[in-house]
Amino acid sequence: MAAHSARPRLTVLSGPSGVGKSTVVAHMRKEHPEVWLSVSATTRRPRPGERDGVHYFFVDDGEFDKLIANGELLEWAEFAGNRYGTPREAVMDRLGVGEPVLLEIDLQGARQIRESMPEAQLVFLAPPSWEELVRRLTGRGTEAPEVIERRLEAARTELAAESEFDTTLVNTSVEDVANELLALMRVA
Ligand SMILES: Nc1nc2c(ncn2[C@@H]2O[C@H](COP(=O)(O)OP(=O)(O)O)[C@@H](O)[C@H]2O)c(=O)[nH]1
Ligand SMILES: Nc1ncnc2c1ncn2[C@@H]1O[C@H](COP(=O)(O)OP(=O)(O)O)[C@@H](O)[C@H]1O
Repeated sequence: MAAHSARPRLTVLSGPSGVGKSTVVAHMRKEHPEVWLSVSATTRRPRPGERDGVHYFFVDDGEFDKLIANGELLEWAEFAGNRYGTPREAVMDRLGVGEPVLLEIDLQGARQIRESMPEAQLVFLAPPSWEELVRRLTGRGTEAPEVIERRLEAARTELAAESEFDTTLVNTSVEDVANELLALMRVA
């Protein structure tokens, strides 16, 4: 099989909080519901409108500890005071049947996937500028000012790690980025 027609097994999408990861993924999946997005477990509280089992599996600290202890997470990390992890079994099942799998996870998680699954492709979503990132994160209106500060602090570290990724996409237009991501995943 020619290299260019090989379907990447697993795609990781990372980028600073507020850059537009969820927006891009939602747009992409509206057109291509066959792209399977892993639902992570998190100890973060749900935002208004977020549903358990759809956006995240919302768990308490004890339940998260158990997921780790039982080896049920493919990777996990602490981000801005909460823990997040990818349930292993569902991802492995999808990869097993050859479906395109997408993980939307932070930099620490992306690094763990690079170690454990070197065939994965790592995509970094970057903002058009720092000012625009601040505007988006603030404008979303879902976090208190101190939480925004914490996320912006993490964003500096994440932006500095861009070169660790295979590809960077700049989120100027949601539609363009969604199409670029689909092309990278060989879906469209
Ligand atoms: N390592 C890891 N990071 C995750 C996982 N799920 C979500 N994240 C990341 O955790 C960070 C915070 O997510 P969230 O609280 O939903 O905020 P948002 O990305 O700003 O909407 C983001 O960088 C997510 O990509 C996961 O399962 N593992
Ligand atoms: N290309 C874009 N242009 C303008 N605003 C955007 C763009 N992409 C996302 N946004 C807005 O930025 C905010 C953060 O987007 P979101 O998808 O929640 O980011 P993330 O999942 O990376 O934290 C939202 O209010 C969203 O509507």
